[in-house]
Parts: sequence; C-alpha cells; structure tokens
Amino acid sequence: MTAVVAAAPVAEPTPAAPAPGFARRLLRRPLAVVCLSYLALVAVVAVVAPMLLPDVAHQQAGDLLAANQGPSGDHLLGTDTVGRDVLERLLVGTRVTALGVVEAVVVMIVLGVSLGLAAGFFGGWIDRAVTWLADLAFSTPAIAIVIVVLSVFPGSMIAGMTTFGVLAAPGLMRVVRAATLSTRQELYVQAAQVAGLSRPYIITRHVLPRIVGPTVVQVSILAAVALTVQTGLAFLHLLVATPAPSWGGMVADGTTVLLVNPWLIWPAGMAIALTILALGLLGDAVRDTAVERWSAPPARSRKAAPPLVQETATADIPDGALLAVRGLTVGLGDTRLVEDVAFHIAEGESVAIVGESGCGKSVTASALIGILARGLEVTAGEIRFAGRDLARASAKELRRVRGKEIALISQEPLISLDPAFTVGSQLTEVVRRHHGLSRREARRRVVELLESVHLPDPDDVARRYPHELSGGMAQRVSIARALAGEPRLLIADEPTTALDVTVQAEILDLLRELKYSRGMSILLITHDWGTVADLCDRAIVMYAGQVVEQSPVSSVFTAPLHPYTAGLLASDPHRATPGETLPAIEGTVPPPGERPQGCHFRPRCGHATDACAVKAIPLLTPAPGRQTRCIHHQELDPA
Ligand SMILES: Nc1ncnc2c1ncn2[C@@H]1O[C@H](COP(=O)(O)OP(=O)(O)OP(=O)(O)O)[C@@H](O)[C@H]1O
Repeated sequence: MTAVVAAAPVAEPTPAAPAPGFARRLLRRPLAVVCLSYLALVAVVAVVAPMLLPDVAHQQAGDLLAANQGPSGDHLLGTDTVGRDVLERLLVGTRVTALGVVEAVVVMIVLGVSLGLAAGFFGGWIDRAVTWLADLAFSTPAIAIVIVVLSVFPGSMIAGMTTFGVLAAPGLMRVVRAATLSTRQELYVQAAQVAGLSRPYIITRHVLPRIVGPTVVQVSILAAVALTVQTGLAFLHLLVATPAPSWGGMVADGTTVLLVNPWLIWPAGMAIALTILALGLLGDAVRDTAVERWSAPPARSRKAAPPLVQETATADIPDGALLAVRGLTVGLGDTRLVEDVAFHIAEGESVAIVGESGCGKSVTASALIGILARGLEVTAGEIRFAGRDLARASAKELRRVRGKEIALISQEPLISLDPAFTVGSQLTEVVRRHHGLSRREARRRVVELLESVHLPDPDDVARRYPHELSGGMAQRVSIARALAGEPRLLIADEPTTALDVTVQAEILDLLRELKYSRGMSILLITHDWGTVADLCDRAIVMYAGQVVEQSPVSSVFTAPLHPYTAGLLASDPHRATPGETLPAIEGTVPPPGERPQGCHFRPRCGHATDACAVKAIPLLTPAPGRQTRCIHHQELDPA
C-alpha cells in the first residue's frame, strides 16, 4: 500500500468495555428470563408430550363414571366431560396449538419482513404498491375470510392459520417499513452506500439488525393475537377435529358444563392466558433492550449553520479536469434547490465549497455521487467525472464509482459507522468489496489502512466498536474506509466540525498529507476559512443555490469578487480583534422557493442597485481563473 506515514501516531482517550450483545442484555432482565423460560417449556412440551402420550390424541372417551371431576391424586387437573385426563390432554394439545401459532407467525414474518424491507429501502413504486396492498388487506375483515377459507378446507389448521398470517402480515409490514425508512436515513447506511457496498449486503448487514427489535415486538404481539384467533376458531369447532385435543377445544368443552364443572375451563384457559402474557411481556422486554442498545451512543446534533463554497464558470472549465460540473440544477418538484452550478476539480487539486447553511453545498455534493434525498432529482446539467456523465449514470454505474473512485467522509464520523460491528469487520467488507481479497488478506489490508491514518495501535482499533472510539479516532477510521477503494476524489463534508481544535488540526494535517502522497483530489465543504487557507487551492462560494464566486485561495482572501464573499470573510472568527464586535451579514439565506429575482443576495447587499433586480446575473469572468456573479464587483474594497 502507499506509505503515508511519518507523523507521530495519535494517542487519544477513549474506551469503555465492549457493549454486551443483544441476547445478553435481554437475559439481564428477569421478566424476559421468566417469559423465555415459560415459552421454552411450552415448546418442549409441544415436542415431547405427543411422543410420551401417543394415545391421547385418539382417545374418544375415558372413564365415563369419573367424568367432570376436579383435581385429585389420580387426575391432577381433573377429568373432562367424557372422563379423559385433563392434564394429559392439555400437554398433548400444546403441540397442535403451538404449531398453529408458528404457522401464522412464519407466514407473517416471510411476507411482512420482506415486503416491509423492500418498501422502506427501495421506496418509489415498490413502496406505493406494497402500501396499497397493505391498505387493501387492512380493510378486509380477517376473521370472516379465515372462516370462508375453513369452509373450503374444513378443520385445516394449516389453511386457517396461513390465511390469518397473510392477513396479519400488513401489520408487521408497516412496522418493518417504518423502521427501515428511519434506518435508511442513518448516516452509516448512507456511508455504506457511498463506500460502494451492495444493496443486499447493506440490507442484511446494516438494516436488518436495526429492525430486529421492532420486528420481534410486533411478532410477539401478533403471535398472541394468532393464539387468540386460533383458540376462538377451535372453540367454534372450526379447527382441530375431535378427539385430538387443543387448548381452544378444551375451553369449548369446558363451557358446555360451565354450571356443573366450572373448573374445566381453567387449565386450558390459564395456559392460553399465560402464553399470551408471556408473549406480550417478552415483546416489551425486547423493545426496551433494543431502545437501550441503539440509543447508547449519544448522537451528536448536526451543526446548524455551515458555510461552503465552490464553483467555476462553465466556460472556464479546462479540458481534462477530473470532475467537471456544468449547469447542475437539482429540483424538488418545481422548486430548484441548486441552480446552474458549474465548477471543476483537476487531478490532485483541492477545492473548497463555502457558504452559509442552506446555500446548497450538501445538495451539490450529494448530487455528485448520486445520493440525493428522496424527492430530489438532477433536473439539468452534467457531472462529468473521468469522462463519464454521472448525472445520467445508472444506479449500478454509480455504485461502482462510489467508494472506488469517489469517496466521502462526513462531519459525523461516529454515526457514519454502524454501532453493531467492530471497525475491523466494517472495513474488511469494504476492502473485500473493492479488491476481491480473501478475508485474511483483507484484514491485513485494513490494518495497513488504519496505520496509514496514524492510528496508534491498528490491531486494537480494528477490534473496537464505534462507541469505543473518540471523535478524532472515528474520523481517522472513516478516512481509512474512504481510502479503501483508493479513490481519485475525496469529498470531505465538514470533516472537522464535530472535533475539538487540536484534533481538527491533526485531521487537516492528515488530509493534506494524503493529498500530496496519493495525488488525491479533495472537494472540501466547510465554513471555516482557516481550513480553506490551510488545505485548498481554490474556493467556490455558494449562495442561495448558486455559485457566486470562484477564485484561487491566494486571491479570494485579499480581493474577494462578490459582496457575499467579502461579508463571509469579514465575519470570519479568525479575523476577530479582541474587544471588537465581529461584523455579521444581516438577514438570512432565503429558502429555495423565496429567492429574489435577479441577484439572490440583493436584499442583504450594501452595493445593490436597481440593476441587480432586473434579470438573473450571469457568472462573469473579470480575471483568468476567477468568476463572480456580481455586476458591482469592481466597487469592492480589497479585504
Ligand atoms: N431533502 C430535502 N427536501 C427539501 N429541501 C431540501 C432537502 N435537502 C435540502 N433542502 C433545501 O435545499 C437547500 C440547500 O440545502 P443544503 O443542505 O444543500 O445546504 P447546505 O449549504 O449544505 O447547508 P448545511 O450546511 O446546513 O447542510 C436548503 O434550503 C434546504 O432546506
């Protein structure tokens, strides 16, 4: 691998003991242990009892003279209406009862989880179709349909409970869809996409573990409902042909002699009630454990207002640029979030995009690698990267480019790592994906990558979970992951915002070193002019969805060409004089639907005249390599 070292390894504080797994956390809850023990006992009885008591299922009658008796030494739970032993029938009836519930639950899980995952993850027409089907199923009376099916397949447990499972699946599907939708927004899922991992891998590895909690809760509730429904159907003698015992059938038998022998409904009634209770309480315990687990690492709040810039006039894009963006427009319906953005990045060059929050930096960066939020689309322009137009690339082509040729690191390194897996396992998958190495070779490569970002003990870091990393270590890990595919362009979205000042400087040093040692191009999104000066060759300033200035860093600080750039520079905290109030640009960035005609910056600008409102201001090129969207740029004082 490319050696990128020399700087001293960074020793940062961190760790806590590794978090115990989900099962162990669950088993720490006494109530969960009791419920699981009870359900395990039911399962064992369901398997064993019919083997030990093979005759009970065929017993038409017992000792008729001893019918309807209460508990005694001979019959611990008494006898039924035809003198059969209630305990034996309860034990043997467990199998048919449990099997009915299992059948319904399996059907629910297969349909509910697969459709919910597909709808939540893929969205679009799949989501609409699945949601429509679910609504349709919800509007049908489930029990009536089950009874109709049983009229066709009389007494068939499989037919009855499978039908119930199909009709109950939309309930599970909705829960899984909602959990998938929210998991899909997680930064680590987006990071996995950007790292170029395949969708089936992301679903099984990153999404499924997060939906297990809500899924188990819903399944336990629906299992309890399935038991209730099955009991009701057996009670109505629609399931389970006599003399085979079932819990519902035993309750039905008991109700025929309610006045003479009220005890008879108790054994099966209690078994049903206890099982429903155990399923419900187990669901609660699973939910609490899942909430505790996933809320453990406190999510940092996204910073509120960044600035960032970038751009270059279309006409000014040189041939052979690694990335050349022309006329890029991203819309949300009829609203344009970014308009006519143009800039380029040459091989080995680092370019910053600067601007206040809401100016369009992130939308622009997301458009470059095809990870725009739902509803947003590139409506015009081209994104030419290494000869291909990514604006028109298929999802498959984009997946090949992401991670391998363009990588992304974000401002939230911790939440861009999946909390459920160690650093080593997450990086190993990315390395294998890009280089097709064996697991052992990939692990060695991961250690090299971790070394290359100056993590002090790479083997130890590889064994850690994300919550055991400090912010600086996590950002180094995410840079290592970004380097795994040996990308030609690294997009760094405010990579130091969430870090303390010392660590910020170390990460910038690392990025600078990577730029020079690997010849990697960098697109930096930042609001920190210090970072721009430190790392970048050119600055692109965005305002209200447009590029308003593009200049080499060497000139933007001394002679800005747009009043907005001048305002941002004047309000830069690095330039603050002790005791003096830092000037700020008055007003706020107008939201996309409310941008003023002509120059969007006009209402906040001290140089604005009527001419600024007449028509859209084009990008002007007052000097080679410099563009501005201001007709009064000559009036600006050098900074
Ligand atoms: N998914 C979305 N749906 C609707 N509007 C959006 C969406 N994403 C971004 N926008 C809007 O597009 C505009 C540009 O947003 P963008 O996130 O690119 O700004 P930014 O400059 O990156 O700001 P920040 O630094 O706060 O992320 C903003 O007005 C924002 O509200």
